[in-house]
Amino acid sequence: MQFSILGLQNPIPTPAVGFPPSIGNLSSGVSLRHRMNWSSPALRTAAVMASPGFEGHRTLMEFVGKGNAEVGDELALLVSHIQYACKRIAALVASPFRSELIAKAMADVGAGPSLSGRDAPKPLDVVANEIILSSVHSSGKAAVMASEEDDAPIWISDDGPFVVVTDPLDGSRNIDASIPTGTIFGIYNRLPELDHLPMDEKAQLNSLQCGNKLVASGYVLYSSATILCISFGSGTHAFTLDHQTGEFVLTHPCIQIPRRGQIYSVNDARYFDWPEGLRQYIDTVRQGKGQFPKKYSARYICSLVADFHRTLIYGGLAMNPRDHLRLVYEANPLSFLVENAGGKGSDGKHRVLSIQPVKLHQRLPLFLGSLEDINELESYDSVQQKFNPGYEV
Ligand SMILES: O=P(O)(O)OC[C@H]1O[C@](O)(COP(=O)(O)O)[C@@H](O)[C@@H]1O
Repeated sequence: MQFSILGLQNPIPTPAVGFPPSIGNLSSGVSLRHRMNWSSPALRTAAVMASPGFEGHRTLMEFVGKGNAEVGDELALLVSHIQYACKRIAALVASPFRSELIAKAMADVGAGPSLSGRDAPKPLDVVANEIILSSVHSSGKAAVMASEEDDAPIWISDDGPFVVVTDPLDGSRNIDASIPTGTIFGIYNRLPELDHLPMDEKAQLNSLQCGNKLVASGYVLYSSATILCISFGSGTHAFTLDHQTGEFVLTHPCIQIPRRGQIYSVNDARYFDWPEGLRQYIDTVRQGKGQFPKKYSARYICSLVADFHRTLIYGGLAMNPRDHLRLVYEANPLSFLVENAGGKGSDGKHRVLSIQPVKLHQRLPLFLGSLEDINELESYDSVQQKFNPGYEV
């Protein structure tokens, strides 16, 4: 028997006859499904959650809560505030009233873009930044937050044990076409040896930690589903937002990126500006003449979190060979996630997590993906695009 919601057949798994087992007997031989009011979302969810196969689903808060020695109470609290901020951003990017909400929020914070061109902060980025900052602040667990949207890191509290780095809303220039966007974040320990320094200095130096010092990193993808993917240093796990309960539910525990993929992801309109090595690599794999004898396919959304998420799940490479993406806010957190899933993050020559940042907004060529694909790419002489004409789109 199938049931339908909004005309879709079986949008959630149909429970077995006699389901749910604990209350099935009440129906004296008649399947309870026939007697339940399936138009009630709460009932449907409760029934499905109680069905075999759903018992193991843990929420993010259960995952980071007591019993997860790797996380600890203070980090769990910080993560709970960040995930709440991301739910607010998810609601904002999907809202039909987005423009009005943003206009109001911009008026409230008194913000006005001071830059022009591609790098100018867009109102949505500014609002997303405010949302993250306010949650990080109210967690009471952050000493400093450095954001791609701010010129300098913001010192929050001398007592905060953690440092947060973030790109609050990547890909937002595509938002009007409803293309997926994402939030990226990384968390470091505050460095107590810097406590004696003036505020600006310790804010800066705490935020310039090498990626191999990350204690956690994650992203939230705002797409057909809202997915929060996180690592605390042993495994990468993804949680899907259940809009009925408002909880992130563990759907992809211990993600392992395939050792090889068959997809490369790059803006290949830039082909003629690429160095010879990168052109050769792409020409080789798209013809199926690389180490893996299959013809690779191209996928490019032009939204880093979405391109990265697909790569994590299907394997292959997501890359931007020019000095465009930022080491602190994007490359390090995503490299931490891909390494913890068995993949690799590279600037074409070096492991990203071993690069010592010297500037907060430092940019680099970025290659993320399956171990064997990135190794093969690195074997080509020159894959970093040094010539970087200011592209308009
Ligand atoms: O123009 P390119 O080189 O394809 O760069 C696209 C990349 O830039 C981004 O839009 C980020 O750039 P911004 O920080 O300027 O928004 C990514 O989401 C995307 O992967």
